[in-house]
Amino acid sequence: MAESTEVRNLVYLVTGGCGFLGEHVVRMLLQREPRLSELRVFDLHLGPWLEELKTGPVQVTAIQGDVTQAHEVAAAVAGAHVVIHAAGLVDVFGRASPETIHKVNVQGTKNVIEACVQTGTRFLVYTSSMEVVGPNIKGHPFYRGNEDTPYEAVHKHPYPCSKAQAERLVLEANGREVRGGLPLVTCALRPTGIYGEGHQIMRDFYHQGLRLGGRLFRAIPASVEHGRVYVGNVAWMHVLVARELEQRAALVGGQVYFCYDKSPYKSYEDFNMEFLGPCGLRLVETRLLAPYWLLMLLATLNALLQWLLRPLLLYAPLLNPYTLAVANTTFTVSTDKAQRHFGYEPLFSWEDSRTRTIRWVQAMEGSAQ
Ligand SMILES: NC(=O)C1=CN([C@@H]2O[C@H](COP(=O)(O)OP(=O)(O)OC[C@H]3O[C@@H](n4cnc5c(N)ncnc54)[C@H](O)[C@@H]3O)[C@@H](O)[C@H]2O)C=CC1
Ligand SMILES: CC(C)[C@@H](O)CC[C@@H](C)[C@H]1CC[C@H]2[C@@H]3[C@H](O)CC4=CC(=O)CC[C@]4(C)[C@H]3CC[C@]12C
Repeated sequence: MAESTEVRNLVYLVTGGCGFLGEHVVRMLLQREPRLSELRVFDLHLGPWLEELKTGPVQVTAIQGDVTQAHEVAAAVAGAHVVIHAAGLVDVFGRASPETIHKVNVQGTKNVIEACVQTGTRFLVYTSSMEVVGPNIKGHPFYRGNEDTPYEAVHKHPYPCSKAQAERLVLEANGREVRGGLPLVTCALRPTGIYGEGHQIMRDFYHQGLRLGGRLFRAIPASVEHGRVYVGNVAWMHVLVARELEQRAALVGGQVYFCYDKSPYKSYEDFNMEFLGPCGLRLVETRLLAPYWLLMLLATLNALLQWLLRPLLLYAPLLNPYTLAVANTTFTVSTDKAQRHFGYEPLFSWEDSRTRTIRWVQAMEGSAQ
């Protein structure tokens, strides 16, 4: 908890604070930012767990709001010292329209930037994504790359397109004069595939395995590496960079940082089995039975079914042409830029991250029986 000697005079705003990552950022701030006087949690959907946070020394203000509504954003931002903008529509399964994804992820980010400028908030941390870089539509691998590795970032899918546009807006806003005459300081964090307590896709895999008699079927070769990072370490990097933004504005302002940790480089499916295996699931080797062309055919059929069924119901399976292509392309990072610029080191070891995630799945298991 905070040192009693610290002066509590800072107001933070976390947009998307009730999401998978957002909740961990909120809890991490309360545990590890001793200067907080008020923590504003802004989200379209507020979680009931917020109530339990209102008993501590920090004023926790829950704000139900929509980042696509500029006036709601401005009201939430006004008076904040730091904004951590994690709100976003994370959809690669065709649940939302491209227009809605753009409206939330791009227009919503524009609203946050303009609110900072208009109200005088000087520090903005944006939760970007590895997807801003790749994998690209050509399936080019990105093997242990860093922020300066040349790579042809070419996207067609609405989600990565929207994240790339939003990130560019945030970085371009660095240095803009805010109300009061001082410059805005921005940066963007690019997590790889986040896992941990509350990860909905891990939950979906687990429930799919239960439905299939404790089995999951391999679709991706074990040789394909996919970067993953524990949610607690992503939250920690947000807290750390937000703390350092003022002191290191010249170095950190306008910069992007990949966000990863010591989680092992594995295929997406093999990595998931680190947690689902100890919970009773096994990965069935079907690579000989399911060549890539057959998987792409099945994925395409899923996309066609989604389109045909849309007037009746939302059919959004894990396997679609985009998810198959992303999962099938090596994308891993290795960099020390965040360590060099603001002293980031993972807070949670791989062993601790794995144990925490397994316990969370096991708790689900109890609820699933
Ligand atoms: N899940 C992952 O593997 C990765 C996620 N990210 C980024 O991290 C951020 C958080 O992602 P997750 O926690 O995974 O997703 P999530 O869907 O769990 O959380 C997003 C939050 O934003 C809120 N939100 C959505 N639309 C909103 C709107 N119009 N107004 C206000 N709030 C709104 C949602 O209610 C939700 O609480 C996103 O910006 C995402 O692009 C980046 C890299 C990897
Ligand atoms: C059905 C199989 C082909 C299975 O392996 C599909 C896995 C697929 C659901 C995931 C594979 C890669 C994931 C994405 C990746 O981690 C990068 C991401 C970054 C984000 O900002 C949001 C989430 C995601 C797009 C993530 C989504 C799930 C995968 C596509």
